[in-house]
Amino acid sequence: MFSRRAVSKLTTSAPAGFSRRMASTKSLRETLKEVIPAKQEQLKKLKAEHSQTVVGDVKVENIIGGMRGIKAMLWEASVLDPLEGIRFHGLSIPECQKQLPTAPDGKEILPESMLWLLLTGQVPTTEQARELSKELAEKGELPKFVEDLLDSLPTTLHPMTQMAIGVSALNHDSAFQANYEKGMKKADYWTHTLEDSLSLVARLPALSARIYRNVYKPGTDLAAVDKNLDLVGNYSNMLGFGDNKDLTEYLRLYIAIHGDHEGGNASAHASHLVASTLADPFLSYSAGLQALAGPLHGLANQEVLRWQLNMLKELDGKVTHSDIKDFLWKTLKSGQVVPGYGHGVLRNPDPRFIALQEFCDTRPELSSSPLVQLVKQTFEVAPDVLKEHGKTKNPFPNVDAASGCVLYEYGLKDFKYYTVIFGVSRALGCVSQLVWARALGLPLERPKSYSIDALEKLIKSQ
Ligand SMILES: CC(=O)SCCNC(=O)CCNC(=O)[C@H](O)C(C)(C)COP(=O)(O)OP(=O)(O)OC[C@H]1O[C@@H](n2cnc3c(N)ncnc32)[C@H](O)[C@@H]1OP(=O)(O)O
Ligand SMILES: O=C([O-])CC(=O)C(=O)O
Repeated sequence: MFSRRAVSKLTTSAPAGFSRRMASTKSLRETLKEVIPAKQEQLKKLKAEHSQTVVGDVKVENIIGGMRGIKAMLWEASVLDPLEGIRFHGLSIPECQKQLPTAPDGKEILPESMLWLLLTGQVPTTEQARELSKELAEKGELPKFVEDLLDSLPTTLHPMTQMAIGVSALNHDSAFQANYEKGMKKADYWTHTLEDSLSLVARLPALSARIYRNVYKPGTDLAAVDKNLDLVGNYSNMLGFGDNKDLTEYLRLYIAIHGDHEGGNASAHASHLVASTLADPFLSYSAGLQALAGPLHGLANQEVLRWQLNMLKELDGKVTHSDIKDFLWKTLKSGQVVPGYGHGVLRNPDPRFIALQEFCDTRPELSSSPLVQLVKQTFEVAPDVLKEHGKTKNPFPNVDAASGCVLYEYGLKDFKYYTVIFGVSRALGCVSQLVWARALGLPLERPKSYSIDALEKLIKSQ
């Protein structure tokens, strides 16, 4: 029905302030030192010359409608177009797939390459991506007290709650916090934020794999961080799927493309808000994870799988378009949302959904799987049903509609864990923004609120 080319028309121009095409041998820190002054200057000029320019109106519907449609956040790494979907520093997903370095033994985007792009606005060379993999692997071990903390949690506690607790506890070693206490200068904020951010991203695989082992494979060994593997190579290995090259590749793609979705999504926004108080990256991202754990946001991927498996079970494996239609209506009539469909901004099929579907199309073992087929068939039926239902502004699938079925087919069947994988990914965008927020000196976030009475008074006075 939709190809990714139709969903995402390509542009190759780098956004102002970033010069993306320069191949370089510089390290990540040297690259950032180079690009930050130009951006600081750009923002200073914007503030001096255009502070009073009007960007949009705020209507009562925006205030009571979850601020939907208000353009009110500064976010550097990505912009979401309602029709074309996400662009990371101007690059669409297909462009990232063409340009970003992969693992030595893989074809999918390496999340380290995505992190480099999100942080610097530049496409890294293969050597730069390898250096970053190496640095992350070197920093990947967890402090012993965090291991003990995770091991002490009840296995009945949702994996996302465990993840937020673990990430929060990592702030014990925050360079930002330690230097803040010593009176660090504002100009040094971003460098310590960067160190904490890299340490956080590096430790997420060990932290998340430990939660998986504790909850789903108690008593089994947990592999140590291998200094020669990339971030996802290590993650997959520690999850116990190191021999499954297809799953490892899928995880690389999954984690790269879920990395950022501009600033207003609930996890990014929560993380940004908390960081604006100068809380360190661990505390800030822990807040982002708690937002991701809600079923209208990241948790939808576990809900999609539960829903699709229920459909498969109820229809006894023999599924026609008409059966799917009936099942969709049953869901809607019982007052539930169709998980994996609809979006706060997108008004077309999510290009991340398309990219994951294309991954399935290239692998015979996936394209013949009944569950993967069901996701595809649901996509053929659901938009018309949702249009007829007439409520959702976007009747098309979002990324969560597709992300779980591949994990399930490749043997990672514990779907209450799926949002944790999303949580490993979303850190890429959140920490990139944290570094930029400190480099640009962005202030404490504090929007004005109104009560219903105050709004009525305002309306009467106009
Ligand atoms: C990674 C991500 O976070 S992607 C999103 C993952 N979440 C899901 O897939 C859950 C299902 N989808 C939804 O609940 C919604 O579409 C959201 C939360 C994603 C977006 O919410 P909104 O921006 O408020 O959507 P929208 O403006 O279209 O909502 C209008 C109405 O349509 C309903 N609606 C929206 N999507 C759906 C859906 N998939 N199924 C049924 N009804 C829906 C809303 O609940 C709302 O109903 P109400 O007027 O009774 O409150
Ligand atoms: O953009 C949003 O609101 C939700 C989403 O798809 C994401 O955060 O990945």
